[in-house]
Amino acid sequence: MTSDMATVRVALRGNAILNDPHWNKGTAFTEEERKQFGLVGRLPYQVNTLDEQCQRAYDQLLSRDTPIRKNSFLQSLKEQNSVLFYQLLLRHLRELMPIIYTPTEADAIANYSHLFRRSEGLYLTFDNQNSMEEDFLEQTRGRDIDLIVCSDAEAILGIGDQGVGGIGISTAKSALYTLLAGIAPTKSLPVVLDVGTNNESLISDPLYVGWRHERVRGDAYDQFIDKFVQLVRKYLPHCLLHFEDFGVTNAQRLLEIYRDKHAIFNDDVQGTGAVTLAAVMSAVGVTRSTLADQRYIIYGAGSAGLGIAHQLRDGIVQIDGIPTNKANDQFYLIDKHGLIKQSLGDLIRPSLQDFVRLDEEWEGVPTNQKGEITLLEVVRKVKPTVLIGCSTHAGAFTEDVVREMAKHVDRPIILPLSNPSRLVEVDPANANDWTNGKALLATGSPFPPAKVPSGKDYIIAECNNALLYPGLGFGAVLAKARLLSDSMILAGAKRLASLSPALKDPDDALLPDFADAPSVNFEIAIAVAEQAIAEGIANVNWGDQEVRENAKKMQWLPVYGKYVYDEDGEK
Ligand SMILES: NC(=O)C1=CN([C@@H]2O[C@H](COP(=O)(O)OP(=O)(O)OC[C@H]3O[C@@H](n4cnc5c(N)ncnc54)[C@H](O)[C@@H]3O)[C@@H](O)[C@H]2O)C=CC1
Ligand SMILES: CC(=O)C(=O)O
Ligand SMILES: [Mg+2]
Repeated sequence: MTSDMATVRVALRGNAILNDPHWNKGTAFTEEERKQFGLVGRLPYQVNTLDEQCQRAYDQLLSRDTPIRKNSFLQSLKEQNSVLFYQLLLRHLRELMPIIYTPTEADAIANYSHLFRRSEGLYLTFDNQNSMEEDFLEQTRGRDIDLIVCSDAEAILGIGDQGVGGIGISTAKSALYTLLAGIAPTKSLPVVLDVGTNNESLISDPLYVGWRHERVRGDAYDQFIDKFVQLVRKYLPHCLLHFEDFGVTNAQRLLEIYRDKHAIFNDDVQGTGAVTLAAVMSAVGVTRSTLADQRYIIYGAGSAGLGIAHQLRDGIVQIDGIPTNKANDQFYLIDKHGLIKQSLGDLIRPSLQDFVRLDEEWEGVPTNQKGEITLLEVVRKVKPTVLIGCSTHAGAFTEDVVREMAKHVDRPIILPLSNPSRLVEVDPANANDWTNGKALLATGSPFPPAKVPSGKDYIIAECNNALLYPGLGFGAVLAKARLLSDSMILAGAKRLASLSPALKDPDDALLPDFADAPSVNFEIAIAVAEQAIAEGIANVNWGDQEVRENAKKMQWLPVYGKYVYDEDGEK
């Protein structure tokens, strides 16, 4: 239901309405509705409130003893009754986010072929590309779709290539758009682009439900993706196209190809960059310094690492007024082959060129046996103030590394962002202990608070793009933006930083709690829509007050409307 709760005329009856999660109310259908919709004999006598249904569903959920079983239960609930699913999640947001998102969703995706029950969205398979247009229209014709989340599943969370299971990240990210920003579930479409998989364990699994073929690369891949993007542009020209968990060789490249033509967004690159900028803005507020004052090490120069470097660099340029080349100089990127410096030659992806260090700067610095400059050596030489991990290398920020960093900076800013939790570069409790409670910390997945020497709890902020992308996307949809510009993203990041608890109390978390994510994302959406309007790339022309009012009106809320039967009504 949107916030103005008018009576809805519905054309479905009997099992058809009970089996449609969008319309189904289960035991909450009123007596009058039961009569009109042919449900009297299809339901037990008692009429329940949504409160009672939430209580029952929550009790059932608690009886599932592992996170993955809870995830399966919620998946079924979502397929039965959207309002109940989202209402239950809203009531227990902090507790249930890790079940429907990182870390548990990673396990659900890895086991997709074994947990499969029913269709969750649009499956576009390379082998079926001749019927792509028909398959696309089958699910989109006549629907008012504002948002598509698509993945080719090459780099799912931190667990790599998951083939067709990647539909799970598209559905999880779509669900968060609904939960945290109020995009109606019927207005978004999760898509998996199944171009094969190089994951041997999937290929050899007799129950694997995807296309059993090695990953398609090169021109054939590009043409397949292009066919899909052109269908979106042709049939859904106003729809925001969100790219999730593409591999590092495609993420930034596809963004560059399409971002001037359509409103597209790569969450791993841009969303992660923006939420990390907000976390660092908050941290430099605590240390009473500026973005430009920092020396940054980014460990893991993939999609997230590159997005973070770009976003922080652009933050320094735009917020602190430093020239781009000078800002670039404050970054040290490390990947599988150690520090990214000139002599790595072809091992350096072209998109990293801005951040390649000069060899001469590193003469005389010890290397490992392979001639690489390790994280510890970079920390020794650079004396970083900010250390960010997005490498999937669990435990990479060793005690030596963290203690070395803390020798040279009073409040080290350490953000181990890899997901799921088991891949974190350092357990924040350890980073806290090794720095005597001085580190300013945020992680990609949820972690319990750390104890600082005073005995107080230090809340570990969750620096996850989900704290921001739902608002960013909703803002773009609200403004009917033709493109998603860098300035819109920066506006969202700045608004998020302005809501940081550490701004009021430097001992508090660097970012708002996920329990507040709906109101936080609402504010981000407003900032993004206002920026789109100011830039002239919106298709609405509202003043600030109207933006807020229209955002409220457009938001879908998980509450039941009143239905009357009408054979010409909605389906
Ligand atoms: N907190 C958040 O919001 C987000 C977190 N992430 C997490 O960041 C991690 C990376 O994700 P993506 O950038 O999408 O993957 P990616 O595959 O594009 O990048 C990973 C990079 O780390 C490098 N790497 C791997 N092992 C390494 C090692 N031992 N030392 C140094 N570098 C190494 C790889 O060569 C690659 O360039 C994942 O765990 C992912 O879940 C990603 C997006 C958002
Ligand atoms: C959070 C996210 O987008 C990732 O880990 O890939
Ligand atoms: Mg991702």
